[in-house]
Amino acid sequence: MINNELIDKLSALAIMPVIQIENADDAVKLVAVLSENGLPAAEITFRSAAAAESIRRIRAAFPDVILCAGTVLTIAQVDEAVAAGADFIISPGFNPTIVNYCIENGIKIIPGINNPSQIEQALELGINVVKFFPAEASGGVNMVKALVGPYSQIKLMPTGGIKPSNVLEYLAIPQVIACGGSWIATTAAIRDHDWDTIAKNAVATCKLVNA
Ligand SMILES: O=C(O)C(=O)C[C@H](O)[C@H](O)COP(=O)(O)O
Repeated sequence: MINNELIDKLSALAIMPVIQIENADDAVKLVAVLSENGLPAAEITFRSAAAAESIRRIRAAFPDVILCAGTVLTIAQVDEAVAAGADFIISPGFNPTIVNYCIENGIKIIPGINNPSQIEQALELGINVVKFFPAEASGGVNMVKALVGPYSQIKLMPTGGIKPSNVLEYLAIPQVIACGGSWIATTAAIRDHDWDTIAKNAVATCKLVNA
């Protein structure tokens, strides 16, 4: 269960930068650039070996940044992410073993769904916020609108194929609290220490969603 305080923070943010970071030495600088340019948040995905250490360093440097672990596929990764200081867990799919583990241990989780059956499984377990993944490939905005018809109580965080060109259509749906996306800080830009581009992307994104 994601509490109202976190829902409000995610709604105010509107965009969750999805990060695949290869070197934990880059983590603090990356989040400094994002924060200074309007996006004090990061989803650090467990797609790289540097994820847990990156989360640990970001949490130590920025106690108030919204920090979550993404691509969490195993209970061991849940434990690693929480020990490192992640505020909550995001997974691409709906894995009942992981969701139940998080519920039993009081760990906030936003599991992935892309169809009605998975939403019903989520609701049955008391999950109130889900990730809609992969958003564009699963039907995009039209699919979200169709899903929130019968399941108006669920809140969604669409991710996957979201870009400046389509993000506003998602955010216009009342049940969409925020969108995730990797376009703001790409793995290549982080690797190249292209902080200027990441800063520009963050500023442009904030301008777009707050217009
Ligand atoms: O596996 C997860 O938990 C994820 O977080 C998947 C990512 O959110 C998407 O791969 C980002 O999608 P793009 O913005 O299209 O690059």
